[in-house]
Amino acid sequence: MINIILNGCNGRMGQVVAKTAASDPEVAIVAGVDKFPDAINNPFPTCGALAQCADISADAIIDFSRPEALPSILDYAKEHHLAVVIATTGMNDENRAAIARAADEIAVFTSSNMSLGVNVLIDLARRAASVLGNAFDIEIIEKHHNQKEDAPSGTALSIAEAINQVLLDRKRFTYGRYGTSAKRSADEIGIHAIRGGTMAGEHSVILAGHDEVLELTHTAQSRDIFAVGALNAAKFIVNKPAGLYNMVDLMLEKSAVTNLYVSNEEAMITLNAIPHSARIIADVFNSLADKHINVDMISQTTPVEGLVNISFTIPETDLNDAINAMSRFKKQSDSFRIDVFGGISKLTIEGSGMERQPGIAAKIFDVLAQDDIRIKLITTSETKISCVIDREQEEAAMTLLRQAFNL
Ligand SMILES: NC(=O)C1=CN([C@@H]2O[C@H](COP(=O)(O)OP(=O)(O)OC[C@H]3O[C@@H](n4cnc5c(N)ncnc54)[C@H](O)[C@@H]3O)[C@@H](O)[C@H]2O)C=CC1
Ligand SMILES: O=C(O)C1=N[C@H](C(=O)O)C[C@H](O)C1
Repeated sequence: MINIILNGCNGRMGQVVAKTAASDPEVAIVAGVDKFPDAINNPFPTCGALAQCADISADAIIDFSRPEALPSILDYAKEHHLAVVIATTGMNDENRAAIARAADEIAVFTSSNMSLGVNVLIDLARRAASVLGNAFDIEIIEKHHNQKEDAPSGTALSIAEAINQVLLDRKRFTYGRYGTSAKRSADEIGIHAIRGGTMAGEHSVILAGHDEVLELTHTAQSRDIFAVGALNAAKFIVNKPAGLYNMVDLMLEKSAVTNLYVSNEEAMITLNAIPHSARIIADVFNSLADKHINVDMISQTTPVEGLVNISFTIPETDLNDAINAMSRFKKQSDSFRIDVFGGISKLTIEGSGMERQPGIAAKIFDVLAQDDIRIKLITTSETKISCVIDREQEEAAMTLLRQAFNL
């Protein structure tokens, strides 16, 4: 159970976070803080200042209030060693510097938008801008309810900053164009704020080129998405070491392992003690290609006394042809030997966040060691780890990995 102090608890977002937390068994709001503590009768103690929460035991603070609250939040969190989730927008440079300093001592999570969708929009905008951004004009339009005080939204600024990170030359931000008599110049990103009614939040990125326009839009259909995101952020940073975290870190942790699959129609061949020669190694794979044999995993040991071992997998149906093709290399060294492994399975563990998260390989091998699953071959890419094991151990390995990674 994660115990949370909710700063700004009587505001629009504070109330949605409190309601969402009430139906989440993993979290509890143990106290609320608000500039107007008596405005709402909450089911948790509500104080007018964080200092009044001193005898309440908590793990984290979630803040949806105003930038003025920031210094007291950071001081309190540092003093009581609490993790902090800052969702409040409208921060200035001084606020951002204070957050960075606090992150030397405690775990701080910041995001101008706690929804998953907007963070994917930011990623898409960055990708679109990296291809089109130097030739197309970029404009950002955000729409919010008529009670919002900061403009432009924190999200619009985050999108613009993210786009600038992938452009050859940073563009300056132009806020609205009222009263401008000059033409638009290529070195600007236009940012426009619309306010009205009860809109929870909409962000559009427009990339306008010659005779073509690409528009990416995210619409928040309620505030629930921000509340769920903020509670997930609190679960993510509690017990993390001091540092600054954001939605990308959270999404990568969740996507570290997303897929597990098995192929059991392959066989493995190991060529032992083959000369460490680029020509001979090329010839090995040319011989297989000549017979139209598709090679999947390939692994080579480091050279010892001029010899290497090469392992590869091929379709089991091509095994005899492959063995015949490899026999011509017998004369290449006295100790040359071909080992053939039928009855194998190839497990692949996949996740786009794997490359940014240490410990995934360790966890996989720990899990497989629980049932003494012996690995014959391992290959990896940034987003995949593949292991060859005995087919008779396939079921046990898949069960262990599914349990360990909740797949
Ligand atoms: N990161 C995200 O995903 C989201 C961020 N926000 C941001 O959260 C903030 C709050 O938004 P709303 O709930 O719509 O505003 P709101 O005005 O409805 O609520 C703010 C609450 O904070 C209280 N407050 C003001 N100053 C305070 C202080 N110094 N100490 C303690 N409480 C204080 C107010 O009394 C009010 O109850 C805004 O900056 C908004 O942009 C809003 C939605 C999503
Ligand atoms: O004030 C709001 O409501 C919102 N504020 C955030 C922002 O400024 O980007 C996030 C969301 O759009 C809702």
